[in-house]
Amino acid sequence: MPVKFVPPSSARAGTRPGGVRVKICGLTRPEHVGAAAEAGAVYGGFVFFPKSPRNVGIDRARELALTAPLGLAKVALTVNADDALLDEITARVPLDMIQLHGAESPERVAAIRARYGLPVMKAVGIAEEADLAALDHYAAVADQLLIDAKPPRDAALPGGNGLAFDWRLIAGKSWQVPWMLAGGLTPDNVAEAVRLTGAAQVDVSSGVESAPGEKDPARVAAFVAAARSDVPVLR
Ligand SMILES: O=C(O)c1ccccc1N[C@@H]1O[C@H](COP(=O)(O)O)[C@@H](O)[C@H]1O
Repeated sequence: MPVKFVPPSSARAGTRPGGVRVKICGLTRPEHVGAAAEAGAVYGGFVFFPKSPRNVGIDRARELALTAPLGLAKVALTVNADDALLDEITARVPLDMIQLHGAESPERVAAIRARYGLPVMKAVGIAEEADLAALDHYAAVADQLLIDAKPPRDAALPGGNGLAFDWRLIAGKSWQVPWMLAGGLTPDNVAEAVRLTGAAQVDVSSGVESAPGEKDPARVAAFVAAARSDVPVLR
């Protein structure tokens, strides 16, 4: 029986005593891991999806994960992965969380959570009001939700497309598990996204890159600073 993931109180309550918690996804080099940690991100994501320009093999992901300092939670992003692939990833890469970014059913999410004993974050694509119902279904089985833009029908990737959805669809809403906002976030729009949605956690990939798969340390730092810009300064 996996241990239920208990997030920090800031993520549970939607309050931000220490600032919004940031995930930088699609790290492909040790410098990216360093830049994310240095900027103050609390999660770093490794993509295991061959079609992505951010794909890392298991060997590279292991090397990257071993360079991550304490305080940067290591997240494996997979898309409709079978047990054989997940067995290999979890056996070789030190991880803190599994992110499911495909069409995994609630039953599959529950099975993965039980099999690996790691917290599981399920991504749900949103384009319109009707898509929100899925969040309730997955909140019953996942440790966290990742609320992303629904990819275009012909997209090669189910995420990492730099597309935002209408944030007003989730403004003021909450679920029974912590959630993270994603999709088209950049250093320029993340503060507004946080203000509008009340997100306590945000996730970014393409918005902090200089080219696909190339994280730009200056953009990473600017993103984290902007995400936390609504934290009141204590004098
Ligand atoms: O980043 C990728 O390459 C990727 C590939 C397959 C599934 C998901 C992927 N990224 C996730 O998508 C969101 C949104 O990305 P973006 O910021 O709009 O580029 C991101 O937070 C990743 O978790």
